[in-house]
Amino acid sequence: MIPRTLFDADLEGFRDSVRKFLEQEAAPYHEQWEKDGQVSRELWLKAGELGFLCPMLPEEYGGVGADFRYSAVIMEEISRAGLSGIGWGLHSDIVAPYILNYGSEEQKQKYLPKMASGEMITAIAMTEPGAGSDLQGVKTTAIRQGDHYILNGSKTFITNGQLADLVIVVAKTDPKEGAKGTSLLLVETAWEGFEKGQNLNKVGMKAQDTSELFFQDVKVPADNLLGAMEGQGFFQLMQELPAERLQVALTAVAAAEAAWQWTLDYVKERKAFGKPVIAFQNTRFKLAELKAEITAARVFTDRCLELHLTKKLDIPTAAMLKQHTTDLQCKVMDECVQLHGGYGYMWEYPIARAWADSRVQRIYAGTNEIMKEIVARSF
Ligand SMILES: CC(C)(COP(=O)(O)OP(=O)(O)OC[C@H]1O[C@@H](n2cnc3c(N)ncnc32)[C@H](O)[C@@H]1OP(=O)(O)O)[C@@H](O)C(=O)NCCC(=O)NCCSC(=O)C1=CCCCC1
Repeated sequence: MIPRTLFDADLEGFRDSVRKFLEQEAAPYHEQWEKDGQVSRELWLKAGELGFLCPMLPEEYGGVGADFRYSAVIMEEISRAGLSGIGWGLHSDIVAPYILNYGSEEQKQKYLPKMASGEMITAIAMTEPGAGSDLQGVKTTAIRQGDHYILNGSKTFITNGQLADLVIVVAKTDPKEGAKGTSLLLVETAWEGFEKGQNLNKVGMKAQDTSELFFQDVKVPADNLLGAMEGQGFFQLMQELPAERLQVALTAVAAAEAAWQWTLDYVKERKAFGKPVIAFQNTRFKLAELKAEITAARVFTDRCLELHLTKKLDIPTAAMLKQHTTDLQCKVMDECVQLHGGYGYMWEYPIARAWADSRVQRIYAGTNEIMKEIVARSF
């Protein structure tokens, strides 16, 4: 098999500690969290204590200055264990970089240490009931009045939306403009006029809170604009979305690898017509084919991770990666459910949950159709 040369002994040691933590502190409670529709805040605080939240932040902001490979390990282990409800990846590696890269010193001091400790849980709100893929089409407005913005509008499908204390909201500071009228604002959920809607009942990722959000005349201090001036939001999003798409790819490949392994273990045990299911050529060939495809996706993903570490991952390549790995993840899940037979469709089997969890990967972080559009525009 092809060694993952980006991951040295230190990182594999770190992987062991993340894995143990998840086995002890998350796996036993996951079923309850699925019923609750969210994970406990206690888990966030424990993770924060161990440096598993926002590890890439510099020490002065509560992190340990780790490179993105440490984040990759955390995301992969959550995905591998089927604990997709845990929204640390979004918080640590999507939201925190916006504040680190575009925030003022005051914003960084105020929010980042609390994010690293788990005291403050975060989300980013792009999608609206009437605008998902078309980011320029958001209708939420943030109109400047003196030293505040007045925020009005609504968002939907917001990961961590119930638990969040702080949300980066995509809004139009100039509603007449598209990209150039779009800004990002740091909005605390406790502020008056900020309302959390229902926790949405999804097909999979049941332990992850995904929410509607409503803003009615929320007074956001002008200092909470992200970036030096208005109208930078669309460009900030375009700069940061490739990293989000790499993150999705890392989770897709880790989930596919885990599903493949569970299926191998299952077909060795399960008997049909007097012999283990692995003895049938269909099973052997199917697993061999999937192994080849997962290995190719792993090599592609690790190469993109390597490019990202040196800030060389370009937008079309990240889009290609996201589309390819999440399509593959769904294919692997479907084939693995089939090899499990009827048991594969039972919720108590991890493969059934993994199959349900996989489907949204082709939809969020930019649909796979948008990914192909981004790639095609680069020809
Ligand atoms: C790619 C996209 C579809 C682009 O659209 P359009 O065709 O409207 O925009 P277009 O005409 O390409 O551009 C507008 C202006 O902008 C400039 N520019 C573009 N990129 C850049 C850039 N990189 N740097 C500087 N300028 C840029 C462009 O030149 C143009 O300027 P101009 O008007 O000509 O003066 C974009 O909207 C997108 O990507 N959607 C997916 C959203 C999406 O991904 N959500 C996901 C939400 S869900 C989510 O994120 C979560 C998932 C999982 C975990 C939880 C969160």
